[in-house]
Amino acid sequence: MSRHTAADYLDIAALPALMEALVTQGWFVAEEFLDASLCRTLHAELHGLEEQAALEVAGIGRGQAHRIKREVRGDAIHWLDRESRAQRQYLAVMALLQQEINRALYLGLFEFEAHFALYPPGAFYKKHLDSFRGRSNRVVSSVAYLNPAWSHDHGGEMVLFDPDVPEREVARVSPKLGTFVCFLADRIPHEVLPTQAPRASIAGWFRRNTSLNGFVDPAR
Ligand SMILES: O=C(O)CCC(=O)C(=O)O
Ligand SMILES: [Fe+2]
Repeated sequence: MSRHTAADYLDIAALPALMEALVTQGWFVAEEFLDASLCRTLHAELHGLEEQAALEVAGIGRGQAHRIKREVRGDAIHWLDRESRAQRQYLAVMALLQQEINRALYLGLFEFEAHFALYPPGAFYKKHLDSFRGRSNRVVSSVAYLNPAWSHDHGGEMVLFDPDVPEREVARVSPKLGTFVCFLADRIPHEVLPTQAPRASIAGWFRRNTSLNGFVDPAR
């Protein structure tokens, strides 16, 4: 029996600001948004997966177009598959967020997929969009950071850019434990600057079903 519900693991009071920010600027960032002890458990789990060699080198492109490109991204990933209590809790929190976003913004999100990501020292992810307008079913991107002690010298910030002026930086986010970012996947260019320390996160996407005319849009 669990005494906690999903609503206990995120900052419910910040949700109106999240909705407002998604609508007006297309992105939202908040520190201490996610429950610290859940984030610590997920952090330990990610390092356990690394020790068991259960991480795979991340690629770019989905389905048939999937390629490994170290000059573009250098993280190693593991898809969340509900294999632990902490993963199930995280997915329950994101299911709640999906429901709230649908209620406030009518985005018709119907599914969430997410992976752990570990960037070893020296790794980065070059500036990109997570989906291309009309081509993908990834509507809202999310990133949860899991690093308990992050110092400025470690670098590894995520930089968000203006959708209308893609050279213009609008936010720079340190990957500190509990910090949460979400943004419109086909609007907001972003990058991960080179990290000096192992950098742990969960990247996830709220999806809409766009499988039309027999064309199946692969989830990953
Ligand atoms: O870890 C981050 O800050 C962002 C990762 C990212 O952009 C991605 O996985 O698509
Ligand atoms: Fe991304």
